[in-house]
Amino acid sequence: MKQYLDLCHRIIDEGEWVANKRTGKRCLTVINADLTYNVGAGEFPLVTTRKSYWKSAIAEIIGYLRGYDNAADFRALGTKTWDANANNNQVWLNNPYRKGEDDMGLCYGAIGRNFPKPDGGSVDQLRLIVDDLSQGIDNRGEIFTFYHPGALHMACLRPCMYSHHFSLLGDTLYLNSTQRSCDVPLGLNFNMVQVYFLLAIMAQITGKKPGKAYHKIVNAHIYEDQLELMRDVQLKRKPLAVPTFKINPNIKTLEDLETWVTLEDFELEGYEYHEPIAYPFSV
Ligand SMILES: Nc1nc(=O)c2c([nH]1)NC[C@@H]1CN(c3ccc(C(=O)N[C@@H](CCC(=O)O)C(=O)O)cc3)CN21
Ligand SMILES: O=c1ccn([C@H]2C[C@H](O)[C@@H](COP(=O)(O)O)O2)c(=O)[nH]1
Repeated sequence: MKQYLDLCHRIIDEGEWVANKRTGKRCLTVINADLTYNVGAGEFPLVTTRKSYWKSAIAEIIGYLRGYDNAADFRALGTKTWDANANNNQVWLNNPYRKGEDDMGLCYGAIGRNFPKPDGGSVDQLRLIVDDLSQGIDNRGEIFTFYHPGALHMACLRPCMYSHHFSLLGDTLYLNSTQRSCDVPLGLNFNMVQVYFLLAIMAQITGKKPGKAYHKIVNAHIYEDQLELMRDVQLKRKPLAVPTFKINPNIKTLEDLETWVTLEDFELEGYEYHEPIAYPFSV
């Protein structure tokens, strides 16, 4: 995927070293990147210059849509990506709000689907957005946000991709997603798939045509222990043809997504990729 590779090259050519206190590592960093995925044209943004575990990425976002707050629920869906943040980070292990093994706290969908109101009760943002879009309504504020500054101390990690804003032009659905912090070798590989998926699935369950998804990244970085593999291995490879992503057409409602959908409902046709690369992960 050209946009992804261009961003990797840009970080290597123009990035500045920034020390990160939370992980204790330095990151080569650029500020601001804008990626666009033409979902209507089926341009699935998958990395081919190493094997991508794209099903893990889909499992993560389905977990967010379901409002999961527990790494065990994510594992049951098919991804182990939350195990380390839920169980191996000392700051979180010492946090009095942690409810025990596998708890992630109030983050992502757990807050997004149950957003506390200052005057009591909570808002299920996704339910409201799906209901509006299904009726052809775009109130210019169809925003699904996971960012609650008053709850950040109750979560294992602040949400990285924290806002998804849907828009309608006629029967075509658009998405603007914003990400505050991006681990380009590991996280972005998943986040691109997730932004594409979110527009594709929302269009399908609201009966709209998917248009384009715009993915804004603020802080894009490569950790110091990932740099050599990115620069000397992954970026030396030639990208391969992009595959076609297929969603089971029987998924028709938000309830379907919340109840019976599994990773078996998603397929890739023609995914060719280079050898896997195991990038170091910073907890
Ligand atoms: N440092 C860091 N980077 C991230 O990208 C990230 C976090 N932390 N914490 C929260 C979530 C968890 N995410 C993760 C976690 C692990 C992988 C990972 O290990 N990926 C491997 C193997 C994936 C698999 O086998 O399913 C990969 O090669 O992509 C990717 C994204 C994305 N997020
Ligand atoms: O979907 C995700 C989730 C996380 N990340 C990365 C971005 C950062 O490297 C870390 C989070 O660290 P902060 O100190 O909270 O910024 O996780 C990602 O790229 N994508």
